[in-house]
Amino acid sequence: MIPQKVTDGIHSFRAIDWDRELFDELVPLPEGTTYNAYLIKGSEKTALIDTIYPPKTAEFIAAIKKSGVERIDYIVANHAEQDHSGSIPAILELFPEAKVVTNAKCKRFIMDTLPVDRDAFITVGDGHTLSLGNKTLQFLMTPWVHWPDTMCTYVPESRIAFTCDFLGAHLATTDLYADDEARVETAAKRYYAEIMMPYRAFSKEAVDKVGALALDFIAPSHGPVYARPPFILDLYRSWTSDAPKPFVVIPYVSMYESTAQMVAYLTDRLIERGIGVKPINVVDLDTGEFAMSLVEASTVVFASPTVLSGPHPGVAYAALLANVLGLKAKYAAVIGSFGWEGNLPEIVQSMLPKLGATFFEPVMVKGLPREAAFAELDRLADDIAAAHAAAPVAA
Ligand SMILES: Cc1cc2nc3c(=O)[nH]c(=O)nc-3n(C[C@H](O)[C@H](O)[C@H](O)COP(=O)(O)O)c2cc1C
Repeated sequence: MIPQKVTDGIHSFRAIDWDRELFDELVPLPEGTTYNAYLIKGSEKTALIDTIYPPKTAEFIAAIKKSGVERIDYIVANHAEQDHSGSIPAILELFPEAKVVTNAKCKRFIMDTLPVDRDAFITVGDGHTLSLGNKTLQFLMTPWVHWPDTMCTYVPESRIAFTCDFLGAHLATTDLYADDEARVETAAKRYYAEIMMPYRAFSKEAVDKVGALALDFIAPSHGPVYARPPFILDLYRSWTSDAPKPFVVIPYVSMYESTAQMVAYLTDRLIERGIGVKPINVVDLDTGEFAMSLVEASTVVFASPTVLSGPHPGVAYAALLANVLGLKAKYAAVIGSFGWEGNLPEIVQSMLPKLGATFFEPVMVKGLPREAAFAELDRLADDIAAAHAAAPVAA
């Protein structure tokens, strides 16, 4: 780990995790990740913004020692999750005079999960400030991006906001800054979809709050630093907006090709009607790819054979995710094949109480699809096209 200068008096300490493949035992990391802490040297006091992931603590402590920092007065904890707070006990051991600066909720979570004493904390609220001499720490409460405790720290003199998980990206790279914007956009969108989208309304509020600051830099705790803040703020404004785009995602699986034939047919009919489609085979589902495809989708079509009186478990998992990911999709449908019972649509719909979408007439077929089923799929494609034409979906 090499400290890198972000701007005058501010250095990043980033552990680059090239090998990590799964986050929270749930989220695939095709490009690894970084855990970023930042050291701010003021004329009178020194502050550390967040710490890093416990397995990287030895590397972090060695880099801090090597950097020659003699004193840390404040450890700002923007969020209690252990990938950012996990090294606080080790830093306190090294600098026992340091105080952990955070909000009341984050303090509670840290005390619940880490050996940090109640007396070690300074509790702050929205708009509170702490002087480092020639630099000021200003705290902004941004709850639910993505836990109830999340906050950001702003240094007005340096025009930099430390946003912790918010606006971050899982991307292992030696680039300090997000210069490769196309690559960072994909990683940041995947990250948003998996982590922030379930709390879309809160992300929208936090974008307004951070976006109102005078900024030269946004420094998240995963991925590179944004030296062009409008890049990530504008992406978040688009992702968090209420208007979906006319795009259909079809999570599907098929054991004997009946459902697969229906998906292929519907995909072609939607293409003919000028509608973008993404069929996603849910066997070995990449949850990140699935979530990312849903960020702006207007319509989700669940396509499954009937298995043990319900959807195939792969489609059931996709429905579980679609139910909790905070989609802006306005329309949904269920299609599929069965052997002896055709009530799959009601079962799948009952698994999606939070989706808030209008369901089109389903298409269920006994065994292989034939002419009548294809005619029904034509009708579904027409329904989707008509709904897109009539409803407020962004072009
Ligand atoms: C393991 C298994 C379980 C099944 N369970 C049911 C069921 O509970 N109810 C039903 O109507 N059909 C059931 N079927 C029949 C399938 O739904 C039917 O064969 C369907 O056409 C398969 O669609 P596919 O070709 O897209 O896989 C089952 C089939 C398999 C292989």
